[in-house]
Amino acid sequence: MQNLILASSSPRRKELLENLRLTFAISSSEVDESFDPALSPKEVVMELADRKAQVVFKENPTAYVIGSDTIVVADNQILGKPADEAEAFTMLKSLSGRQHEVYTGVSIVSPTGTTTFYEKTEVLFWELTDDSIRAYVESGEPLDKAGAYGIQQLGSMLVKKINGDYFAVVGLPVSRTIRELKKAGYQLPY
Ligand SMILES: Cc1cn([C@H]2C[C@H](O)[C@@H](COP(=O)(O)OP(=O)(O)OP(=O)(O)O)O2)c(=O)[nH]c1=O
Repeated sequence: MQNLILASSSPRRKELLENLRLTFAISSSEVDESFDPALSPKEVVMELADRKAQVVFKENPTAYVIGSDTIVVADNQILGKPADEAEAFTMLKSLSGRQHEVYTGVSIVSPTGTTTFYEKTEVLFWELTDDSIRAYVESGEPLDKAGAYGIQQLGSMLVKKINGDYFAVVGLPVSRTIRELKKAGYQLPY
C-alpha cells in the first residue's frame, strides 16, 4: 500500500488534493522559509517546496510526500504573506490595476526520487480604491496568503483576468501534480 502525505498546513492545499479523491495524510513541520535573495522566483518556490517535502520524507521514508510553496511577484519584488494589516494594505495597493505573477513550486519526494516543478500564472487586478482595499484587509482574509489575497474567496472580486492555472494560484497545481505523481510511480486509478 503506497502512502501519500501532503506536507502542508494550508487548508486550501488539503481541499484541492481532496478534490482528486485521493487518500492521504497531512504532516507539516516548521520549515525555515527564508531564502537567498539572489534566487529567481521559480528557484525560490521550488527550493521552499522541496524543503517542506524533504523534512516530512525524512520521517516517512517509504511515503510519497508533496510539498508546495506559493509567492506573488510584482515588479521583480517577491511578496510572501503579509506580516500585518498595514503590510497587507501596501501589498494590495501595489497590485491595484496591474498584472502580477503567482509562482507555485511543488516537490514530490518518494523512494523513487525527487521531482520538482513550478507553475507561473499571470493575474490582472482591477483598479482598487483605498476604501475597498481597507475593507478587504479588515475581512481578515489577506493575512495568511501570499500577496495578501485569496482568489478563491472574497479576493475573487479583485481579479479581472488570469492566464494560467487557477489552482496553482490557490496553492497547488493539481493536474500537473497528479501527472508527476504518476510518473514517479504512484498508482492512481485515473
Ligand atoms: C495568491 C494566493 C495565495 N494563497 C495562499 C496559498 C498558500 O496557503 C499561501 C502561501 O503561503 P505558503 O508559504 O506557500 O503556504 P502556507 O504557509 O499557507 O502552508 P504550508 O507552507 O504549510 O504548505 O497563500 C491563496 O490561498 N489564494 C491566493 O489567491
